Amino acid sequence: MTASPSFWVVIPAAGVGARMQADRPKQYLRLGDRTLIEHTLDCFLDHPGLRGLVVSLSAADGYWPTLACAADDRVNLAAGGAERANSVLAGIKRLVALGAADGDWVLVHDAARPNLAHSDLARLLESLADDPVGGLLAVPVRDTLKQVGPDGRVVATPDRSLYWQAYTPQMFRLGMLREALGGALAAGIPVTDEASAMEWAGHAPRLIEGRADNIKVTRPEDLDWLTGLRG
Ligand SMILES: Nc1ccn([C@@H]2O[C@H](COP(=O)(O)OP(=O)(O)OP(=O)(O)O)[C@@H](O)[C@H]2O)c(=O)n1
Ligand SMILES: C[C@](O)(CO)[C@H](O)COP(=O)(O)O
Repeated sequence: MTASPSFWVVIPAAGVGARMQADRPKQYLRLGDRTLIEHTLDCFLDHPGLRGLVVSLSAADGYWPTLACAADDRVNLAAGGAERANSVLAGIKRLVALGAADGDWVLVHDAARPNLAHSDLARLLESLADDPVGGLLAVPVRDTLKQVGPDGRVVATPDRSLYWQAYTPQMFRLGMLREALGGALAAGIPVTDEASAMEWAGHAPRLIEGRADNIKVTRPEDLDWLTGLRG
């Protein structure tokens, strides 16, 4: 493995967390003594390779200014968009304004994934440092998968050995990612992660196996599980 490269970070944090059915956007729910987004930022802010970090926020976000990290001069802000991909692209454009160059590595990590292990971050950085495309943390599917038909009933059982779950951070060079995301959005392609935009642009991202507990808090039971795990 190569030495860990320097990198920029975009944290998409402009969602409303509808599936969480909470009284606030899920990134501001608490895990232990701090909010999910504070746990998420911690994994990057103390990394020696961090060159700069942008958080993409909703214009309606009244919670961010209440956090101590809002006063951290290492944290910059961008205006989030209608979809996650729009928020990520806005964050990338903010990085350029901060001096990031096309050849620089950018890591995109969901604010809703507060349990990223330092060891996973290190493995991603070192594994992809010299990669021509980049890639993402991912976990091989462990359960049997079912494909459903229009009536919601099973129509097939795909070979699960061919499937992985995409996680974040996803790590790509700024210029390639900006072009892929901008092109996919302009073409009306529904991209739910950075890798799918890169794939649309003809690149083949690499999968780096990570921990399955780097979960995205999406539904109430996800936070219950993490709280039990971390207390
Ligand atoms: N327009 C959006 C939508 C989502 N996100 C961010 O993208 C990450 C992953 O998205 P998801 O888990 O879908 O979050 P929400 O969109 O908030 O959840 P929901 O779909 O349940 O509303 C989250 O950190 C979320 O804040 C974003 O920055 N901008
Ligand atoms: C980026 C992601 O977390 C990879 O699994 C996922 O695609 C985000 O999807 P969401 O619907 O925006 O949560």
